[in-house]
Amino acid sequence: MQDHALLASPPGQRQAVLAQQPGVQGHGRLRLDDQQLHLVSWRRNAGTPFTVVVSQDLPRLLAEHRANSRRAWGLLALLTAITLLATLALARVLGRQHHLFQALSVADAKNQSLIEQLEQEKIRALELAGSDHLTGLHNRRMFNELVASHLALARRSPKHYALLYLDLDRFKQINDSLGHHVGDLLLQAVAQRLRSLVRGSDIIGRMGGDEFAVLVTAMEQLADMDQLASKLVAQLSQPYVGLDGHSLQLSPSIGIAFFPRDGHDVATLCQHADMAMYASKRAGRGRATYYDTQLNPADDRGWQLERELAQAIAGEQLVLHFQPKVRLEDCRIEGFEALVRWQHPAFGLIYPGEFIALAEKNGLIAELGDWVIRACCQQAAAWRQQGLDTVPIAVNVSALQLRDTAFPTRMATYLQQYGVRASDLELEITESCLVEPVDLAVRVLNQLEGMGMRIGLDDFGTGFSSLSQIRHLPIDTIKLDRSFVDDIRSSPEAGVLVTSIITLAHNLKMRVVAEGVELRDQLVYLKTAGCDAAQGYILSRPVPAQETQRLLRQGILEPA
Ligand SMILES: Nc1nc2c(ncn2[C@@H]2O[C@@H]3COP(=O)(O)O[C@H]4[C@@H](O)[C@H](n5cnc6c(=O)[nH]c(N)nc65)O[C@@H]4COP(=O)(O)O[C@H]3[C@H]2O)c(=O)[nH]1
Repeated sequence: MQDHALLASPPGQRQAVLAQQPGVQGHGRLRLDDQQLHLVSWRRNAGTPFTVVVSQDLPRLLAEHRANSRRAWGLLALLTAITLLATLALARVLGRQHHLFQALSVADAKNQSLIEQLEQEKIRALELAGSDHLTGLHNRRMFNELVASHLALARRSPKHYALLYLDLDRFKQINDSLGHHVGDLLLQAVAQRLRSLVRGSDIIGRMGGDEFAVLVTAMEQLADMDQLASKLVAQLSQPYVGLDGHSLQLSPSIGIAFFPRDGHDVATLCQHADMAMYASKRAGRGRATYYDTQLNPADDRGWQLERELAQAIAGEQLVLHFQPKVRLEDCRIEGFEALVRWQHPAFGLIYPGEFIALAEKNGLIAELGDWVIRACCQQAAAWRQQGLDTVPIAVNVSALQLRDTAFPTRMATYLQQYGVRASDLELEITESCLVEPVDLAVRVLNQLEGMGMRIGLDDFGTGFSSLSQIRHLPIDTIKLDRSFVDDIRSSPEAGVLVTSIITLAHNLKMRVVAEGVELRDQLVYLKTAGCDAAQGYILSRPVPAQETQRLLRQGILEPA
């Protein structure tokens, strides 16, 4: 009750009220500060009577108060510190998030540009994959795709569409005699001229080798094709100048098939245009022929062989025959030459003269060459298994095979696969392997020689190379061409030439093998002239594989 009186009294009278409080008497006069202290203490300790509070010892109260105050300050400081730290941590997190966000934005922008770059690369790669690297025209795959999509539109069009197949007459001779570099330049010039002769909307493709195709689109009338065909024959037959210093002239053979009359799809149109092109060739080249149902492919052996060659290589229709090479000193068989044949289901045995050029033209020579090498390895391994004294087998290698830098690696793989030594095989190259670019062929030859393989130069004397030109090449043997051997008896000059070639070759540490020896006189002359070995019908014709075992057992082969 007294506490309430103290509280209820106006501040100016509290001193008097306090003085009358029973517990307060005897403490003397309280100062205002002390009163305030007691008041604060009283308020803090709610429930404790004020008289008890004021009766308490002031220093103790003060200490308690100070301790409370310190605790409060400490708590405040602690809370402030926690708040500060939390704020700092939050700021840091926010900062880091901002940083991350910025980095993400940069990465996103980078990704975006990378995606765009990749898209462009993809388009470029697709373009490259669809274009012929030499001429820049569409390659066969892309041509077929584009023609297929054009034909889908052409079906609803009243206009006329035609597919043209075009092949360059005599291209192979030019390529072989002047080198692949000039051949390539010529193909580029033809592609360029072809582009200028047809409309931009027409589709041009290089189908491989010297074969081109054009889809002539949206012609008003069928007769327009006559004009275009004449223009193409005339213009493409004009001389091509400035081809690495050469000026060349050749003509095209063209075959034409109309859509949809001669075919509803690309494959049929190409096939019929191709057949018509063959008809142009048969009719004397340098002309255009329209497809006609009368053109029967079965009548055209060349056309059929070209179509079936890939299948023949894959389907084991090829066989090897082997012709022995005989050492003239003692008539011992010193090796065999492997000669490929095509056992055709309809035409019977076909000789390489009819299909090697086709394989080269259609890009199948690597497959054919690999098949021959594998078959030779298999033969050498079979001889060894039968306990026969093996002799090297010579394999004919085309110029295109020697331009393939992967050829030595594949050769090594086959040798390993069949457990055959490099010295069990020999390579026969021709002078056409040594036309431009020579460097590449020489590099491949050096690699093959490094593996332990012997190398012979076939048909020597028919080409441009002289012994002095080939002396730096890794060539161990030269094979004297049959034309020299033929002439030995009839022409004294040929005899002198043969003798001097043999002497020169020996001086250059090369062996000489004469090929195409058919007569005893020729054999006698060659032996007298110091020729090392001979090969020809007088000794043996090329024989099937099983016959070689008998010859190897016999060892010696006398002229018939
Ligand atoms: N008149 C006559 N001819 C004889 C005589 N002795 C052998 N010959 C024939 O002459 C050719 C010799 O082969 P080549 O000059 O390498 O000429 C070969 C070679 O350049 C090529 N060839 C053969 N097999 C292959 C091969 O596997 N790959 C490659 N790239 N070309 C091959 O085909 C050409 C022709 O081969 P083949 O028709 O087998 O003809 C063979 C052979 O049968 C003879 O005394 N008189």
